[in-house]
Amino acid sequence: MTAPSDVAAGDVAPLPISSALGTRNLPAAERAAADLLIALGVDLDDESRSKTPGRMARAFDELLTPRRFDLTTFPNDEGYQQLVIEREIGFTSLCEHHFLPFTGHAYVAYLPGERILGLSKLARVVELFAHKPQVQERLTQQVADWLNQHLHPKGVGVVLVAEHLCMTLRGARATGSSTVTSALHGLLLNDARAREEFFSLANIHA
Ligand SMILES: Nc1nc2c(ncn2[C@@H]2O[C@H](COP(=O)(O)OP(=O)(O)OP(=O)(O)O)[C@@H](O)[C@H]2O)c(=O)[nH]1
Ligand SMILES: [Zn+2]
Repeated sequence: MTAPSDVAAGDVAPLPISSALGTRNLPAAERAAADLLIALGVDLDDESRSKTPGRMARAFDELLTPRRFDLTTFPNDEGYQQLVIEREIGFTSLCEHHFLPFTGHAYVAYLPGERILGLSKLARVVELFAHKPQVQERLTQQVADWLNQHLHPKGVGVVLVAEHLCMTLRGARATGSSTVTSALHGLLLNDARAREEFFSLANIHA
């Protein structure tokens, strides 16, 4: 892994993705999905439902596979010293307790140091960590830690606002509820003014 500070203007560094998942076997997943549905009393002997186990296997495969991307950074030639914030980045993740989706929006910000980041990468890093079995707290922290480690900015702020289907559709059935988590690094953690500016500009819709 090449650190952004070692990458020339416009250059890209390949990112290895650690999925924290074992080997994937889609035919076995399809068989298991069929077993699960049949055990739940679902009749698969029907044209509309006969291919559902395969669809389920492929759907989870997609939700557990982040797309690869290159880390593109540029020199901060103008010495830009204010916050860069990407607001309302839609994301979907999988709650590792019930394996139901949780979906929402991420607000991702950094205070640039020597380099600035290609804007799209603020969204791509959310997907990188969202497409695996997660809890929201860990997802939030991993996005913030990744930016801090790879961009070496003066500060990082991440807020996630999400609906957990395990909590709104079943169980507590807390319809309309959302979960808000945050992770801060550097000046956004330690400087009250920078932190206030982040929350003010992010204008988070919780
Ligand atoms: N901290 C945290 N908890 C989560 C997250 N997603 C789901 N949970 C919770 O994980 C817990 C699992 O609790 P259990 O009591 O084992 O599961 P359960 O019997 O299905 O609980 P209920 O959801 O209350 O019906 C629940 O309280 C969920 O709301 C998350 O991202 N972070
Ligand atoms: Zn859950």
